[in-house]
Amino acid sequence: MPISPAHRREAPMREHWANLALLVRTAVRTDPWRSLGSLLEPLGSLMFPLFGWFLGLLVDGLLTDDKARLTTAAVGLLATVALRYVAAYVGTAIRTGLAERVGFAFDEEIARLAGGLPGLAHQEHTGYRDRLELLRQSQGALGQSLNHVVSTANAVVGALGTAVVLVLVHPLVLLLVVFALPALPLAALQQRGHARAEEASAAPARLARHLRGLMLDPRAAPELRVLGLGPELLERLDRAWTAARLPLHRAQVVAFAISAVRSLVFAVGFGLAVGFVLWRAARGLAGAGDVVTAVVVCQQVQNQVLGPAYGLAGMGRVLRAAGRLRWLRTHAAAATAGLGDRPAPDSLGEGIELSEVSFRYPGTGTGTGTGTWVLREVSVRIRPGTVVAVVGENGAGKSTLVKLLTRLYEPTEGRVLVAGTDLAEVSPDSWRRRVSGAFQDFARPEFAAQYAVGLGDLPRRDDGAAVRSALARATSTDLFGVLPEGSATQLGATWPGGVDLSTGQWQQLALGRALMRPDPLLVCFDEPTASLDAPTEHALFERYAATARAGRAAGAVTVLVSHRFSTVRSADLILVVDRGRIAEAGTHADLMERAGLYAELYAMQARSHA
Ligand SMILES: Nc1ncnc2c1ncn2[C@@H]1O[C@H](COP(=O)(O)OP(=O)(O)OP(=O)(O)O)[C@@H](O)[C@H]1O
Repeated sequence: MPISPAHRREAPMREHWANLALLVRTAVRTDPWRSLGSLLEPLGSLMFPLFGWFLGLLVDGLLTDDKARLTTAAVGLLATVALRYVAAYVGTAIRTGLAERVGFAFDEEIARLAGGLPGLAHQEHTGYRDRLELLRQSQGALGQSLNHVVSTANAVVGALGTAVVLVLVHPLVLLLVVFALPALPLAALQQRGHARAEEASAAPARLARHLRGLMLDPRAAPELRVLGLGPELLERLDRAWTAARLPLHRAQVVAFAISAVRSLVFAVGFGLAVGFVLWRAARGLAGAGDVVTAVVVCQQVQNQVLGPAYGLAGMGRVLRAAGRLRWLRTHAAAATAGLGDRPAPDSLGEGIELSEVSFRYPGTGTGTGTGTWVLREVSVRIRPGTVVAVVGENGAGKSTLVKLLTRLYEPTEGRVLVAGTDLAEVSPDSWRRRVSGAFQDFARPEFAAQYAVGLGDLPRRDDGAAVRSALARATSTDLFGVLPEGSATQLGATWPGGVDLSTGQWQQLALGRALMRPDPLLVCFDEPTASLDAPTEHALFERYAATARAGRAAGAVTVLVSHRFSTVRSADLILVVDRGRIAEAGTHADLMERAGLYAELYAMQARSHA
């Protein structure tokens, strides 16, 4: 699936508005009252210029001994100061509460969208991972989103108020704005530089996080220590952080230089504006109050023009983050569109058929060279109720075959047919409800042990009998029996009263999960027993295959990937995968008689175990 989102083709202005609308809509939907309350805050910004104007009035009142002016000015000054602080206090309280709620709403949506993507194809795109990383980093910024919108509104309202007061002093003083205007393109320049730096640092930052995670991962610790990999990883981590920091550091230096130029230009304008009002006062054309107002309010021009500029720069970051969220929405919609919406068949009918299936992992090139094909023209028919074993050397394509059957990927060419229906036409969710599996890499959910197994069939997750039965089929040891609080034991040593399990025990729970579904059509075991010894694995599959055969009428196909021929030999159908092709297929007896690759591999393993 192409990674480029449709909205990237939008005109930049339209995109900004769409991003802004997304932020406001989310904030209003999340907390309408706080969103409304935060819009009152810009009124507080009007108090700055009004304060300057009342100050001028006060000076004039004092000089002319005008009691009415003095009273108005004193009340005005008190009111503007009081309102300014109230608005700031209330505004801060509202912003904080709103930011938390909106941030959580965005976090939830990102997790839902990313977690809900069907299959694994999207994870192959470095573009996807980098964008998701940027999105993850900008989650805080998204939480602050409405704050930025309000800040920018504050700045704009304040700027308009300042402009009005300057016109009251003298319309020409408004020309000071011209000296502050370069701030706008300069801020945009800073913003663009920052955006480029963010993009450039995403990949090395992700690498650095991965390395840090690896170095702190207790499961990797023994291997890293025995192999003495610490210094090597540390050096790589250092390089990755430097590569991630460098573009941001450069952007900061450039931003500092731009700010210096901006301030210098404004300082010249400020001098000219105040000088002009003083010149008028010296000629009796303006009062002392005008001079005071000009000095106070002209200072604000810098803030009032830079405020919106900074606001826009901040908004740029927020809008980019919102843009990434829109990208994820578009991506999630595209990933689920056209995936088929037919329900999975009730039974396997004539079975599962792979018809001329070829596959290469997304992003591994489109050349015709054989290098990129992981599976090539695989055709095989599997009758319902069959226990299929898939064997072959490392990297032959066995796991990939399982991933296509479980629909974690779509075939690049060819079709997978289930009861005569192309799997591509079936809704992935519906198919997965009838599929179960345990894999080389398995989850270690740190819940109560009962729940960690019950996850395999959510509707029956609290059904103790179902969970015990699944676990009993998965392992001959009484795993719950050895846990301090039985099935209620909290897993994971970092939780209060929690216990950690050995890799083999975690794997047994994963197998239990795989056996929870009451009526699967397909059950895949992709070397889920690597941590079990050969006899235990053999006994487990003998038991499992016997149950599968006994229930053959139900018709589920069982696929087992294993390197252990002692386990494999009892399968109804053995598929020998060799460099992406099915080299041989048949029962153990057929394949031994054929004296081909299977017989060779079998003899090799038998010799090594003799
Ligand atoms: N996510 C991926 N992206 C790109 N290539 C991949 C990916 N996963 C596997 N491959 C490649 O596909 C080929 C087949 O891998 P696969 O995992 O299917 O082999 P396998 O037969 O299961 O091997 P093993 O016995 O070692 O588990 C390998 O060359 C591997 O490098």
